[in-house]
Amino acid sequence: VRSLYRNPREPTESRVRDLIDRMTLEEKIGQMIMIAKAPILTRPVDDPLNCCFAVGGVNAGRGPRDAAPVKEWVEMTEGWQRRALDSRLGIPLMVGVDAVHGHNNAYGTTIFPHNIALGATRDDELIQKIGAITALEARAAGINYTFAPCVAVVRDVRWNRCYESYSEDTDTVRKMTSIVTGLQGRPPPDHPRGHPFVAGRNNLIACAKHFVGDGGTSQGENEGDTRMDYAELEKIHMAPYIDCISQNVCTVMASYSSFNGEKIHSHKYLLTDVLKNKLGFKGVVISDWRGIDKLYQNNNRCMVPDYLRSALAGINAGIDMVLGPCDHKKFQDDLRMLVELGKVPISRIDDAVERILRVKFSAGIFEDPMPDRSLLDLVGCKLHREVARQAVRKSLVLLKNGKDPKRPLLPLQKNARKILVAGTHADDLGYQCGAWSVSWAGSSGRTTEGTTILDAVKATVGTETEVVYEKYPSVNTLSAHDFQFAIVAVGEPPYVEHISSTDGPVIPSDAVDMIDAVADKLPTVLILISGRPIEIKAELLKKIDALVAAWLPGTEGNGITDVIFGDYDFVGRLPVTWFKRVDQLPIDHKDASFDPMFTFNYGLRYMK
Ligand SMILES: OC[C@@H]1[C@@H](O)[C@H](O)[C@@H](O)c2nc(-c3ccccc3)cn21
Repeated sequence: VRSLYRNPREPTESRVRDLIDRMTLEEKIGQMIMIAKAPILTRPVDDPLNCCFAVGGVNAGRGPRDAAPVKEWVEMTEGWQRRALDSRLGIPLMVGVDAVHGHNNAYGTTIFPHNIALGATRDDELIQKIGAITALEARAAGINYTFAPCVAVVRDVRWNRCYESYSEDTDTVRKMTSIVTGLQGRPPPDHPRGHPFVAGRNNLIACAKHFVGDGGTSQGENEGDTRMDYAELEKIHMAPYIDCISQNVCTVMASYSSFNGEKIHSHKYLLTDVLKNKLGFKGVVISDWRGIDKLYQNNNRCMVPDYLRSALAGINAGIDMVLGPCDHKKFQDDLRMLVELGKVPISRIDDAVERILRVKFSAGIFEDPMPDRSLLDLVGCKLHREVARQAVRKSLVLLKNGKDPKRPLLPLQKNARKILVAGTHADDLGYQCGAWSVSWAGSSGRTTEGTTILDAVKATVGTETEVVYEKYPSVNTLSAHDFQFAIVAVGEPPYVEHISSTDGPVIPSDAVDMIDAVADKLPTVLILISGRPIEIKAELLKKIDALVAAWLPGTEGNGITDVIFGDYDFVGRLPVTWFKRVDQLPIDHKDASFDPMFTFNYGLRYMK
């Protein structure tokens, strides 16, 4: 006879109770771990402990190899699930990935604009659609869990993860949490409050992150300290989590950062008293990558985590699932010892495992653990790319159009005789996607399938139009007299987390000189490809004829030409204040000295 927990017609809570009563302490602790894929690829299949597969999940990271197409991910994830199902209780794995703007870690998928661009659209229905498409392209790979959405409220654009935030404005971020019901599907109205929900095999387990205050650290320091009184933390940074919980988000990821000097990963008041008890969150609190390891570590060279202290602090504070412990065997042994010594109550372990099983049963992965190959045709398909192209169009913000507003430069003529396209970001797919695109840190070049701005210009203009492209136009090129206008695209190289390859939110100096030279000669529209507002000197702003903030648009660069050549109007509005000078940061409209270049919500249109 089939065990009760295997019967999908039984209520979720009964299935949880039945299964947890069958589990040993080691199996319970195993469920609390989401390992990196690496140990699996190295550990022999006949591993006597088979511990890899009595774990709760696997972080699929960048897949079987760098830039692998989704069909290569399938055999990888299928293999993992098969081994998990072979374990004593056959509990399927949560297979997680950072699908934060599409299923961005695989090759050939649809890569959407990053969150800051989506914030500029203010379009919650579009974002929901993006969530649904992301879910399809990730499920095709056998992924059932994404570490998204990031609902940070960025308060200092020097934060290296600024582009992962929808806005500096809490209400705008709250509106964009609609992506949760895109990713997970819409719960029935009677679904119990705060309980996890996933509609079915075309949806993902989502993860609201990073709880709480990741975007509010002083000086925008990544993994820094958020210093304010609790009421402000709640009003500015916690509000979006209430919207995620009311949409039945399955998991919440703890932030590496601290609140008034206390690390969130061991902050019992925030993780348990507030998130679980006061806000009624019944899903899983997952650590960030090695977030537990980072709590306490022996000071010798390599990061040797002191799990007896770290696990004690983190698990007792309310962390339910540990993402990527650097030594998951040691973690298991040490946590088991802490339980046997009574330092970590078994009730805490049971609460964590109940939450994990609740998510897994609600997500239907006991019934549908395997990848669905029928979804492979949808990956990067035209329909998905059209939605991404629409998102690009709606994310663009027009900041200037015409030295004299009565003589606007945009929309550009498609049948111009000869146009100049210039700049480091005009023909660089990697740059326009930013980080979290095929690779973690992103890179320059043709990193996946997509359309650069130059590709799009060539596809948009008339057959008689001559398009001249030079990253840095030569004096000779600029001496020609028959260019009608120039399209210049510059901005920031990709950057991620603590790896910052820019010298702050500025236009690189060699680009400034080039823009200067071009604008001296030609009517010029400057397109900024950046993860945040970047400093534009006043005299440079005066010299150019039009200015467009395009953020990090992703693979569908034709969304940009759709608008600058007039097929569509601009609708985007700034999701963050555009400062004048870096020394003004952090810029705050409440300050008497507030003197931005463009305010939050600013954005011009063609049609009055
Ligand atoms: O990829 C999983 C999570 C992601 O979801 C979080 O938003 C992010 O803070 C994060 N940093 C790392 C990470 C950091 C340093 C080295 C290796 C990995 C891993 N992760």
